[in-house]
Amino acid sequence: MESINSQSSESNVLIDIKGLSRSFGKTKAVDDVSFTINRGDICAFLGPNGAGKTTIIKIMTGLLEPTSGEILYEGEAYNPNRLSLKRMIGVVPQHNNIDKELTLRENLHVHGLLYKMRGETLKNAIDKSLEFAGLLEHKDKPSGKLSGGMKRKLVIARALMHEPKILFLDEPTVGLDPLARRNMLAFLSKINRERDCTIFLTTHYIEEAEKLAEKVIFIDNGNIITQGTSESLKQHIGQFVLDIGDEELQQEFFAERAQALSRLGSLEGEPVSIRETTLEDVFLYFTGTRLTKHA
Ligand SMILES: Nc1ncnc2c1ncn2[C@@H]1O[C@H](COP(=O)(O)OP(=O)(O)OP(=O)(O)O)[C@@H](O)[C@H]1O
Repeated sequence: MESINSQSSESNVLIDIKGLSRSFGKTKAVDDVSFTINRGDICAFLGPNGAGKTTIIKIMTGLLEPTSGEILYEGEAYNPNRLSLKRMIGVVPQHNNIDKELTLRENLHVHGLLYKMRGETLKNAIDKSLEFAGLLEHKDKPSGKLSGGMKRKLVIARALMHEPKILFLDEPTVGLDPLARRNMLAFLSKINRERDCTIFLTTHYIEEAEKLAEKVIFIDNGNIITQGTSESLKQHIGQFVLDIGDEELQQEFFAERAQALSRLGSLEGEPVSIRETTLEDVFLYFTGTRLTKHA
């Protein structure tokens, strides 16, 4: 596995994952995975269906035991039974696990009680979270009446109530229409900026990782393929690409546009086009398959 210029200084590391593995019978869902998440970053775990993303998020949030490996939160081993560590994290699972019969306020109330909030503190945390998510005006509606995008925001508002340092989101935009997806990405940026909250999300949408994340970690078949910033990953393989041929497309990568143009000039008679490298090209370069084909 390659780590490409991910620039994590020891003191800035919030979470340190070392040699994490998890098997289900003979299936190795996660196989010796190591990475760090820096304080304040948005970090995207990007990979096709079945790559191991949900398994890792479940292990990191204490819902699953790893077969082996270590997770350190601010240098301390993660123990889901310790309230102080549990308070550090907010979790948004892949499926909206809200009670549709309860109002928005009631859903958050139940969550607050679990985090030992009471009285005015609880009431204020509910109002603050709903307001931040733009849902305050709906607070007395049954949650089942919300749109898909609003239900997702409610789950996020609930996860933010106890002011976690890091928010985990498993495929936050799956099932949303394009407009709701765009709104969701803007909302996640706002959480990161205004709540000083580190974000770790899984996705199989390349453009989401590209738009949002400081650090992108590619995963396939339970292994980390490569990791780094979008820019460093693209620079590593070359910022410019020539697509050569039509049926059997071949790609050649170049650090400079001038080099790509010079090569293009030498390819007489072949269909060829020049463009900037994308994260999709990075996945293809390292795995030999397209991520969007899987998604
Ligand atoms: N509880 C389980 N029992 C058996 N196998 C499992 C279980 N959970 C996950 N797996 C297997 O582990 C592998 C990784 O699954 P995981 O759900 O972590 O992938 P994913 O990247 O999150 O995929 P998706 O995007 O489809 O959710 C898959 O082969 C899956 O079938």
